[in-house]
Amino acid sequence: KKPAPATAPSAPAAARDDTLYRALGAQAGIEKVVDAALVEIHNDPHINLFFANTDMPDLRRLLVEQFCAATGGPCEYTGRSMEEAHGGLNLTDDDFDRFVADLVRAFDEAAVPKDLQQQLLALFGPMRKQIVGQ
Ligand code: HEM
Repeated sequence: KKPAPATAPSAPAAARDDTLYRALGAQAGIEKVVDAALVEIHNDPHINLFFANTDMPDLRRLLVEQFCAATGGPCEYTGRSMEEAHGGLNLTDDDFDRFVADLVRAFDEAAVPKDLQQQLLALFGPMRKQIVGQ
């Protein structure tokens, strides 16, 4: 009998690395983080003005998808590109920094360990150039 090939023809394409997704507590953990972020955004008088006309349940769904997909979870982000979503807002680097500070407060609130926070910020930080000045 022939040994099984190292890579069976029916094997799925490389499984995604969902380490960060699982470390955050999978879907429930990500929903908790996103909810904490939405509270911080709501409570920040400089940031919440930008969201005056935003459908927040829709934004919540898209953020959960985005966090899930970015951390290797089994989700597809179905929202707009970051350039499109932030187009016309004319966001500055200062706005972005304040938003990130809100996120960090939310991560603390949701008891996300600092090493995981750094991994999250490494995923989202590089989006600055797609978001600022659009
Ligand atoms: C890494 C940082 C950020 C990420 C990952 C992010 C992510 C997102 C996502 C996923 C959406 C929904 C996209 C869609 O509607 O299809 C969105 C929309 C939005 N974001 Fe951000 N965002 C970031 C930074 C910011 C900042 C700094 C501000 C303002 C201070 C901001 C303000 C908004 C607003 C107002 C909307 C809703 C636009 C609308 O209602 O049409 N975002 N963002």
